[in-house]
Amino acid sequence: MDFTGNLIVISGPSGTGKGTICKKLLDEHKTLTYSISATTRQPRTGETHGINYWFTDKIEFERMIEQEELLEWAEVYGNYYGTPLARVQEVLKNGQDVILEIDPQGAMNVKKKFPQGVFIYIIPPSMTELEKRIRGRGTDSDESIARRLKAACDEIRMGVYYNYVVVNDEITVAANKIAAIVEAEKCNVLRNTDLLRQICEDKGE
Ligand SMILES: Nc1nc2c(ncn2[C@@H]2O[C@H](COP(=O)(O)OP(=O)(O)O)[C@@H](O)[C@H]2O)c(=O)[nH]1
Ligand SMILES: Nc1ncnc2c1ncn2[C@@H]1O[C@H](COP(=O)(O)OP(=O)(O)O)[C@@H](O)[C@H]1O
Repeated sequence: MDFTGNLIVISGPSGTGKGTICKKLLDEHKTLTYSISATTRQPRTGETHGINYWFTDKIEFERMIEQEELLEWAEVYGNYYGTPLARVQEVLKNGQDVILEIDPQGAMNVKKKFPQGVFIYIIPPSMTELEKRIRGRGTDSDESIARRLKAACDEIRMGVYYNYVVVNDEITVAANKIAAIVEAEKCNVLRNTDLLRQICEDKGE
């Protein structure tokens, strides 16, 4: 895949604050683009088609898999979730950064295809706080909460395969850390080898 922008992958257990952090980052950094995933999950109250997710059915999702329209996809909590490829390619080719908020299975599939991506794992300050946040969100049934908490510890073990770990204790601090990581990645030598070469060539030296 050709690219000039950064592909940023954000994962973390359900309720840890990924959505809240991404919203803050996008509000404050207009150059970032959020990759809207397709999902077969039902919309939650307050979620909008084309903003939070592309809500779709299983038949349409399977068609997208078949036609290779997804960069990656995974089954999470009994529903399909996937990243539409075309939009990600378009943003990166324009030299802009794109954020994918996806689960670790999907993140690892992206890493295989796109190892130069920036992989950030977000954790809550504690499991007690995590449960409080999921309950406080008020969007999940008791069964769904139990499933998410059970999955959280297994999921957190996947954090070692990421490049960065950010604790979401205070939202502003966590969002600022991610913005700093994104900014630092722009200076990564692997993204600047042309710059090192060109500066002398420009002067004819
Ligand atoms: N692989 C993959 N995972 C996704 C995608 N979109 C969302 N997810 C993940 O699916 C999981 C469930 O998301 P969601 O239903 O919104 O629940 P929440 O994490 O409790 O807010 C989370 O881990 C998301 O990061 C996607 O396009 N691909
Ligand atoms: N740093 C934080 N401190 C306290 N509450 C938070 C923090 N970050 C997120 N929350 C709250 O926790 C709940 C879950 O956040 P959300 O962004 O939906 O998580 P995720 O997208 O990871 O599932 C929401 O009610 C949100 O307002």
